[in-house]
Amino acid sequence: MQTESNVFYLPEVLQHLVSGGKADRNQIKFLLNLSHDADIEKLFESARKVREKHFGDKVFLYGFLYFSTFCRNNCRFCQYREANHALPRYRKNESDILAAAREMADTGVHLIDLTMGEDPELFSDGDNGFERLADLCGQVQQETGLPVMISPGVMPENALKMLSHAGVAWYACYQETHTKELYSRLRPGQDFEARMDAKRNAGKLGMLIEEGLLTGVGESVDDLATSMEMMAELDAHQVRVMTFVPQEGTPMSDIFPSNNLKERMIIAVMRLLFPDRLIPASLDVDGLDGLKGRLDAGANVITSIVPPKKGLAGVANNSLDIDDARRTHDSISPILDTCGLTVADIGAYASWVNAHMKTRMTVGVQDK
Ligand SMILES: C[S@@+](CC[C@H](N)C(=O)[O-])C[C@H]1O[C@@H](n2cnc3c(N)ncnc32)[C@H](O)[C@@H]1O
Ligand SMILES: C[C@H](CCN)[C@@H](N)C(=O)O
Ligand code: SF4
Repeated sequence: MQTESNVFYLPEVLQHLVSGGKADRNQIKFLLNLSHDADIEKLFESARKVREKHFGDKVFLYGFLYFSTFCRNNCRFCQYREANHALPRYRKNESDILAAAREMADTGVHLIDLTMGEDPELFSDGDNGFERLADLCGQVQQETGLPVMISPGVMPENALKMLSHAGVAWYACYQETHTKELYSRLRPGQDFEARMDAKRNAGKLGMLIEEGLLTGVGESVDDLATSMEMMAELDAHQVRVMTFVPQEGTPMSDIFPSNNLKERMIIAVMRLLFPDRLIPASLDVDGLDGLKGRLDAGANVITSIVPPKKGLAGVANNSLDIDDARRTHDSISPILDTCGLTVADIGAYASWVNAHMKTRMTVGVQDK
């Protein structure tokens, strides 16, 4: 597979991975460095083959409910950073959150992703704040009958315990990069290990973990290979990557926006490395127009489905394709048809989550 000059032979590397072989660091870097269209298409083709082997033609849909856009942090890439005082913010009240969650459930999503900034109102309220959050998650599960993902930022262990006891299935907390120097440039003042430990603690409690990367922020192929290794070590059940979208009024606003080719290549490599895991095609970066390319790269979860005219925002793009109802199940369906994909039934997703939470729980017990 590897010639003496350490150049790999692509068809053999792909065959090795499609048949379930493990990739080493050099192979990961070799795939991420592909530059000829025909080679990149072979990478995408292999990723689709592996997705089909593990998930058939089925995809899952995630409703995205950004219920508070207040944040105490100053991530340099994010429009919701505390210092961006010009940005209008909102905090949805419980009845609005439940109404929006019900509406998403009625459109046939498989999960509700409850996301917030690290809202000072909640974090300054100590355990009472965390209890309110856990209670909200429980109510959303109750009202919709769907699993919940929580994306609240770094949570202390006692808060994770409350969320786990409330039955929250997923904890999402993206490291963006596992290269500490780059991390501290992206998330200044935020402890790298604390963010990693929050995921590990959630895993020990039996929750499923989503890990995520940013691309287009100056990361190298070496940085990406390190992230793939760290995602494997975390045993994350969902792994994602999003292309950085420069934001007005932030320190990274002048970075030239990348196209989504690198994101799609990273999705495909993730599919080959994590064949049975969930990999999002987010609507948040390029909206509906970006969906087909991400699915053709091997993604199997469509995320950031947001109901129109509810005053709910996205993250990388706070309004793109939302009020014109292009981030909905209906708008997605024709794209799925062109990709030969169909939406899984709700039960199939719930059984996938339960099966993997059980394994996680067993592992969690052994970890203690
Ligand atoms: C899910 S949202 C908010 C949740 C929580 N406040 C946190 O930071 O974990 C945070 C994620 O959105 C993504 N994100 C934020 N701003 C972005 C941007 N301008 N372009 C692309 N992705 C962005 C990053 O991956 C970041 O980890
Ligand atoms: C980044 C968000 C997810 C947070 N758990 C959402 N806008 C998405 O693209 O899936
Ligand atoms: S990424 Fe999250 S923690 Fe960072 S500024 Fe945005 S909302 Fe806050």
